[in-house]
Amino acid sequence: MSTNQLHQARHLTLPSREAMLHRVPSVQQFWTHNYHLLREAWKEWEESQNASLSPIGSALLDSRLREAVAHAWEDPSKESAVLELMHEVAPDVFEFQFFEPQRLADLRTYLEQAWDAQIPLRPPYGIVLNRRGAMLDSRSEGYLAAPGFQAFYRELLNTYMRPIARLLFPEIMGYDTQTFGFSIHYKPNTDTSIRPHTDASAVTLNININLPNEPFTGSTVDFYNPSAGKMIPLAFTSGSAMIHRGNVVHAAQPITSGERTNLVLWLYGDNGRMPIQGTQRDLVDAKLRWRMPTGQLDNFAPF
Ligand SMILES: O=C(O)CCC(=O)C(=O)O
Ligand SMILES: [Fe+2]
Repeated sequence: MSTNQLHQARHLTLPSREAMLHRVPSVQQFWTHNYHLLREAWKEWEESQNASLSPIGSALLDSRLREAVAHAWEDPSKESAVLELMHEVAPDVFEFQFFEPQRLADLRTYLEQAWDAQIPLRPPYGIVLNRRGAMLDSRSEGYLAAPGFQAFYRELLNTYMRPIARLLFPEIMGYDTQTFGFSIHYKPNTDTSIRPHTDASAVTLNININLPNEPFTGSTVDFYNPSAGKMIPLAFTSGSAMIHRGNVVHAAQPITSGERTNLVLWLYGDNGRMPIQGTQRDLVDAKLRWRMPTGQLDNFAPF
């Protein structure tokens, strides 16, 4: 087997953090130019590592969620069992257990090995540049293109996130054809917080992947409650998730100890389209929710 592209990718000279922070044109050129090389390198890496990589898949998910979702796919009239797992923790912000904490080590080991692969990964620079985060979607240059991870990522979006989002926020149907994702990592004195903002998504699913023995303090995600006129601080626990419309104002407070790692997944419509704010829509037939999209993924990326 040739490890040519893996070797080449490992010897690329990355743009500096300064250059990335200032978004100089050569940074974009670096990632665009090397898109295919990096993709092939991730394939080679995974093939070369297969024996030592922990397999990742739906077995890592909370078993109640996995079973309720599987039943709903078989028979959409059973989707209410999925809703029962969701807790509204701020107006239109729902929390639920996504990953089984005891199984998260498999995902974390996989991601740590990917970090150690020495293949350039593009950090997210949506609001701030997050040093130890990575772009996850194939529309993003410099994304984590390892085929095993990509299959898992697509399953999270297609099997789990989209139908759950449709159930909670009916108006997003049709504005959920396209996917986007990144990981973020907070640590005192590096990347610690994110100021109040809205996301360029119709819906955001934010999943914590801290291990049960990785506590942290601070780092609540605060969501704006328009009727009370104030923010509601919410804390992630190992494997917990929050799902919300992209247009809810939220902020990550400074982390004061420990570290926090999350996967952030977005859905929006073709070419970044989003539902009109304030649109109410009745629930459509459950069968329409539990369907895989048939259209093509486009290349639109908000950042
Ligand atoms: O800190 C978090 O988990 C939220 C991050 C966030 O809002 C974002 O990346 O857009
Ligand atoms: Fe956000």
